[in-house]
Amino acid sequence: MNAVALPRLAVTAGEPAGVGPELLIRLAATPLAANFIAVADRGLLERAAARCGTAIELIDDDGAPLAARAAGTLRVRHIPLAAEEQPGRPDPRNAAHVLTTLAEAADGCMSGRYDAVVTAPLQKSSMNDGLGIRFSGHTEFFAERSRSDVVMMLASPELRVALATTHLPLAAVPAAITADGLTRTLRIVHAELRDKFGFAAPRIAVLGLNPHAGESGHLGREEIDTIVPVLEALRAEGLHLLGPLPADTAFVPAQRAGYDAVLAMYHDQALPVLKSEAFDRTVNLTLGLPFIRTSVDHGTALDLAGSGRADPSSLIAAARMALELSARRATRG
Ligand SMILES: NC(=O)c1ccc[n+]([C@@H]2O[C@H](COP(=O)([O-])OP(=O)(O)OC[C@H]3O[C@@H](n4cnc5c(N)ncnc54)[C@H](O)[C@@H]3O)[C@@H](O)[C@H]2O)c1
Ligand SMILES: N[C@H](C(=O)O)[C@H](O)COP(=O)(O)O
Repeated sequence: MNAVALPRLAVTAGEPAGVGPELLIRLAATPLAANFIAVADRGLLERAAARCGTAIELIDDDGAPLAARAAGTLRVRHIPLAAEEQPGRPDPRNAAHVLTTLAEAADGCMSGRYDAVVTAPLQKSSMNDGLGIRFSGHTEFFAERSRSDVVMMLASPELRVALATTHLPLAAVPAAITADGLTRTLRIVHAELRDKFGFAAPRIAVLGLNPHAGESGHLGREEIDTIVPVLEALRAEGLHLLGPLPADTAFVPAQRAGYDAVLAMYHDQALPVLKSEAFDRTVNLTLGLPFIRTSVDHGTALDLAGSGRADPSSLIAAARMALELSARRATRG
């Protein structure tokens, strides 16, 4: 009888000067039942392992199925750096390298070479400086690469939060909340809560944009003009939607019992709630992609890079979630 092959998870190292490379080494040291393929520079990983004092065996990935992986071993798809990393000091010359790792991981997922991608954090400022084009984040890059409508969700075991808008200046948020965009976002969140998380009839709490959800129009009209009409139209289709709720009280325990996920209007409306209560357990995932993508809930932590002190918990949680989602997809066929 053939042994069952382990899921092939592409793991990108993110910003070479950040904590990503050392977190990959810490991930590989776990006994998780996955064939991790680091899409990264081999020398970068060797140096990261040396800095954390962790033994690692790097093996060039030949695409062969693997029935078991020994902790401390890691397959590598070598993508060369442009310049050797200096921990804590991102070098924009490496931005194209980082972009190539993301493209390889996304294309590999879409062609079936990988079962999922797990990403370590990148430095958005360095990507913008080095590429000379606007680069907002992994979420937007993977959406464009796969020509998909996507939604950013951060999920801890206790709370799931999706975002109506992602990486844009606060001043641009109100204009970015449109009936069309909200409708597409809510349809994706609803479908993915069912398909990825197994909720037969997901309940989604939608936050208002303004204080007190607009106070009947006295503190802003986005709720009346845009959010409420979208909710009413989608309720008529059978979606279970609450709100628009005032954001300041939407996360208190009594409210949480009434929903399976929250849709927040902008990045910092809800992510501080998650990150302050579950920084080590939260996973960032992209809904709506034709492949599974999970990530850490933190950034490059340049102040810790190279010290070996960065906490790998969120990357490990992201890998676990990618494995669970791959298994669920395999069961659904
Ligand atoms: N998934 C991603 O690619 C991702 C996510 C968030 C932020 N970022 C980017 O990271 C860069 C830095 O962002 P920032 O400074 O706002 O946030 P950050 O998460 O890098 O750092 C904020 C604080 O949290 C600490 N921290 C972060 N990760 C940690 C870990 N694993 N263990 C222990 N402590 C940790 C840092 O030391 C710092 O004190 C920015 O360019 C941002 O855009 C990328
Ligand atoms: N919004 C994310 C967070 O705060 O954790 C983060 O910036 C990462 O985004 P991407 O996965 O799109 O890079």
